[in-house]
Amino acid sequence: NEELITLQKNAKNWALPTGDYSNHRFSELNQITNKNVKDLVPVWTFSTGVLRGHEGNPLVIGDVMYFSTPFPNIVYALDLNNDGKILWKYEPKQDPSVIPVMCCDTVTRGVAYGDGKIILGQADTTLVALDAKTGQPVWSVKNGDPAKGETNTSAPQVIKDNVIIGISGGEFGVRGSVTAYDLKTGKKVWRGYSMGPDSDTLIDPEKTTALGKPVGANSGTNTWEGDQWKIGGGTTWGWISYDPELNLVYYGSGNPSTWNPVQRPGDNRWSMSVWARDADSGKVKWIYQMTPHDEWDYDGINEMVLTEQKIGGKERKLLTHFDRNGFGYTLDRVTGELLVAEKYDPAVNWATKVDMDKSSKSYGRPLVVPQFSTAHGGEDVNTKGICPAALGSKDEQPSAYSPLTELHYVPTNHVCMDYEPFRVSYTAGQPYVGATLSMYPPKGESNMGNFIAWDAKVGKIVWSNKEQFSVWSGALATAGNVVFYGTLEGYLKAVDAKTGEELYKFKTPSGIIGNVMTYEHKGKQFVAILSGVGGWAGIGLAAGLTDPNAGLGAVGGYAALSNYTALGGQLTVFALHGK
Ligand SMILES: O=C(O)c1cc(C(=O)O)c2c(n1)C(=O)C(=O)c1cc(C(=O)O)[nH]c1-2
Ligand SMILES: [Ca+2]
Repeated sequence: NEELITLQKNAKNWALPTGDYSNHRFSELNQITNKNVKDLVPVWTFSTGVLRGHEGNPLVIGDVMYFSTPFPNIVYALDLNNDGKILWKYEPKQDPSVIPVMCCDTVTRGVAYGDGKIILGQADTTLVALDAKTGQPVWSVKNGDPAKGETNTSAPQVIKDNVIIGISGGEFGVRGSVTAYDLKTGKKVWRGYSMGPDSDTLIDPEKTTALGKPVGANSGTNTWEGDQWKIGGGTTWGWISYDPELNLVYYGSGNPSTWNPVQRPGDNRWSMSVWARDADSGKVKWIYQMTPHDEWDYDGINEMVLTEQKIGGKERKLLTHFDRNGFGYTLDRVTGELLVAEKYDPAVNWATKVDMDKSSKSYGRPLVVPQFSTAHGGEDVNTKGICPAALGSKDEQPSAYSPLTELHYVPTNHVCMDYEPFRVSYTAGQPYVGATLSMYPPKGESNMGNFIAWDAKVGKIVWSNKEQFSVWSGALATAGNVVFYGTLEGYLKAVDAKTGEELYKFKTPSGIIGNVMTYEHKGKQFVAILSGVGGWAGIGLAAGLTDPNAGLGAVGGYAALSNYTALGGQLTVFALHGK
């Protein structure tokens, strides 16, 4: 099935949740440029009728735009010939008891397209394929069980004849996995687990490698104590990348469960890792663990950006990943060899660096500062001043990459935390968190976010723009040398790709945690963004919490968001004035 390879090459469309398989979020369209972007105006808008956090971005295929809302996960098909007239609407029936099982708001990161179908991953883990013309369900399968803490927020990715989908629930003791279903029928093709053997798949754990070295006869259960790996997290709720030449699928696994590190000694493989699996068989090619024995909730699920750039005079197939732990990693995506690991937020203090000495026992591992080790502190001890906070220097909000500038454009958080682990016992479907957090901007600073340009070949920040709040929106880079992103206050912003200079802003009706996308229709370039504040940063607002420090994930500094924005989903579509 080459359909999507062809569709993603035509810049008029936005055919994949990730824009393209490389996760560049770069568009060849160049009608809107750094010279004329100041003339951008909203041309039509659409209210989604749903509150809480609107993540993800619409797809555009031909004359139709498709997107999904947060719970109840309504899918809209809008007519681009008619300013977004509704062609069809699909509203799944879901038990609302799934809502409290979602850790970080009722978000969804969008739908996928393939073979004339729109694929939706519902919050309750039902994966449903809709006829793209009519919105009628063609098939549906259950990928997990909310009664066991399993939910879904991520966007599926269609690769060849399969739909690939991850799972959420790292805060509920879920055993993370990625599953491929047949695009035509919904039949399960393979499943690969993050913890323990891939028993119901074709994977040969003998062949599993880490840092290019064989791991041995088991795939990592020996880095856990007893059976803890069975409720060990490592969920897979991020963006999925694919290299058609290598036929490898790339994604990340999240935090080990529980957040209390004292309860799970060992490296906790393969939580917090980058994965490369064969797209057809699911077989593991290589794994690299960023944060062995996590003590801070630095989920490793952020997007894998696939580029071809020169390192040391040699053109290489690279994978760049901005991890929650604050390091920007560049690996060789053929072998998993680690090439660069540098801090992309100057505030990062929990580790001094990643050991790059190949002859060292700790090669590839972060060198942890004992003062900021929450396991070292122990249970019921509040370890203070750790940077970044559990939200990470970046969370799920995807970066963009321009092959023209060879720069990555990264929405970041600039937030620190106090972390107090406590003992917790496991009950299926109940939170299995085991730590209390409070989060705040770094000492002496007031901005909680930066939007940066990053050179992944050397691991350096090229420019950085301050934002009052975390930048929780996905970025877009274009051939017009413009970079777009949204802010939690609700601004859509355009900046110059080379210098970062702000060229345009427009305040949309609610805070932005969606990803900016662009498409062409009838010879005209459009830019579209979903507003609707929420997600982890906006959960206090989204869930109506009155105490900004209450509950899982409420963030002190974000209480001020309610001075800028209220809830409510809206799509805003922009074009050049008078064009
Ligand atoms: O471990 C998990 O399974 C899991 C799932 C999710 C999710 O599905 O949204 C988030 C997290 N963890 C998480 O740690 C986190 O910071 C987070 C932020 C958000 C968001 O959408 O704003 N989701 C999640
Ligand atoms: Ca998590």
